[in-house]
Amino acid sequence: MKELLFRNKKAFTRYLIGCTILITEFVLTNYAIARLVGVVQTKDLGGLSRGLVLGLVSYIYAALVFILSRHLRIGFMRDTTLLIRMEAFEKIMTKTMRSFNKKLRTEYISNLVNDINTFEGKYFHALLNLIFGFTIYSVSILILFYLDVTLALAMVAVSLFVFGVSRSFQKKTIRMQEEVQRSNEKYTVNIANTFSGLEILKLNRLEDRFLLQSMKETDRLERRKAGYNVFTFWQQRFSGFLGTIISILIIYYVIRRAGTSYDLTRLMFTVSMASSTIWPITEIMPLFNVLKSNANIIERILAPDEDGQKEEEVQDYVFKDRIEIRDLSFAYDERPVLSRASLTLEKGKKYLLKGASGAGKSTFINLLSKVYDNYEGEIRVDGVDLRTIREESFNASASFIYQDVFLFEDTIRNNIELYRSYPEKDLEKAIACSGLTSLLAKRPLGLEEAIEENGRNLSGGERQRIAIARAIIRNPVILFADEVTSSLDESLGRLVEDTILSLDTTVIAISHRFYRGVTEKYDAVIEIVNGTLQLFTMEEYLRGEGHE
Ligand SMILES: Nc1ncnc2c1ncn2[C@@H]1O[C@H](COP(=O)(O)OP(=O)(O)OP(=O)(O)O)[C@@H](O)[C@H]1O
Repeated sequence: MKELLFRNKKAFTRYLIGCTILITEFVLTNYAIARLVGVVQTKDLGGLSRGLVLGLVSYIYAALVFILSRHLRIGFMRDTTLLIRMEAFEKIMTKTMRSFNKKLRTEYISNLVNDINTFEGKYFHALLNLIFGFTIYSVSILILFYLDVTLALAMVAVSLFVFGVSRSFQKKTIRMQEEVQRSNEKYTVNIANTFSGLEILKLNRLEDRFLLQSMKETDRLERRKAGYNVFTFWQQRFSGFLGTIISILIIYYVIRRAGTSYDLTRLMFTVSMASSTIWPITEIMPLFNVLKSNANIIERILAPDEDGQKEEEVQDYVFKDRIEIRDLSFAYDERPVLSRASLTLEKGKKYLLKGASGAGKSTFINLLSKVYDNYEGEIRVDGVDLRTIREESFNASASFIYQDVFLFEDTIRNNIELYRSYPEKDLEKAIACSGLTSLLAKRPLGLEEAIEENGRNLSGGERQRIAIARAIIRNPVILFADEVTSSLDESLGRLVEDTILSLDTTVIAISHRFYRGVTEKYDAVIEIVNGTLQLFTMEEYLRGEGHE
């Protein structure tokens, strides 16, 4: 956090000046009041008019200083929050997929929206008050040492005591703020899930049930927030109570001294300076806990990835001959999916991946594509341990086609090329191979036609074809396809599967469809049975030697 605050030193200095400049009007106003009160003792009318002029000047000065202070502070607050937003976003975008998949998408959204908004609202308010409070405290203590050394020493002792009391609340404040953050995440996940399934909920008249669930989640969140606010409020009230007792003791002490050597102006000024040391230590100390708990959340969001690019990931993905899988075992928590599975994949061959629902087909693809690396056994690409291959290099060599297609709000061209430029003939080939030619012919702007948010102006099959063109144009070394033809009609499905099978690349495809005359072109079938990988030639599989 400190590093972020100090990054733009000039802006931070302006911010500090903005926070501390208020002290001048604070001292001037207190002195003006003390002068006016002093007139009661001296009964000097000239002194009264000078005191009134001083009061008026300090009033105007206070207004001007306040405007200047805001002006100096506001830019820094805006820039720092913007920097945090950008860094948090960049951090998410540059995560490896392995690390990204550790949290739900909506949890990241909650971090970017809820947590940074909370930080913006609370952190700078606490920081301003802390800096201002600390300045008031320092200046008041210095003046107090000049006015009354004994009182000044007593105030230093009291501040250390209150600081100790306040510190004892810190752990709980931080824990409560973390609970609010987790509740915010849960709430966002809940809302996102409800919205994405709203159609199904309405069709089945389940809205009320989910509404109730969302309300419970909202209630829990609001309770946690209220708990946190009440706890910090009571910290301040408790400190305030200590402050009142100390104030009474100060007044008692000063009145006793008044009889001896103090005039009324000095007495008044001593009381106000001593009180000015109480306010920062009693009211402001609890804000230190608020500051710390909010900074902790942001530090965690911006912390370097523990599971990012690993040191051992040093090799490029070069697949020239074979991928060897030996004794591969993988489990989600305690639930095994693969156990001591072995297989060799040859470059350029087309593999059809089969197995009952839940057998582990998607998991197997995730293991081959570095999404999970907490497996036992070995996956070696031309003898190189897959774990030592850089994710970036792997991503540059592999293409994926999933059932769920992600499209940008941009032209069809940019959705296929993903903002890279390819030779026109490669683009034409990808369009023809993916069966997009007829779609483009129907659109007046062709490739330059705009796609709306996540392709809602396209049919499921059209979206799928764009995803296929996107995968083909990259000319991948290895292509993973998961139920690519599931949303296409028979003739288009045949065309797409035939195209994939004619590509000069290694293909590993999950498909439940059987297109006579096309599916037979796969070189082999991998079947996952009871956690093992069984390899069949197409002839063997068709003879019924596989399990399906
Ligand atoms: N992220 C996960 N956490 C825990 N368990 C998971 C996770 N993903 C999958 N599983 C479980 O692992 C097993 C294999 O899942 P996987 O998705 O690989 O199967 P699949 O063969 O692709 O299934 P389908 O054909 O139905 O898509 C299933 O029992 C599934 O419930």
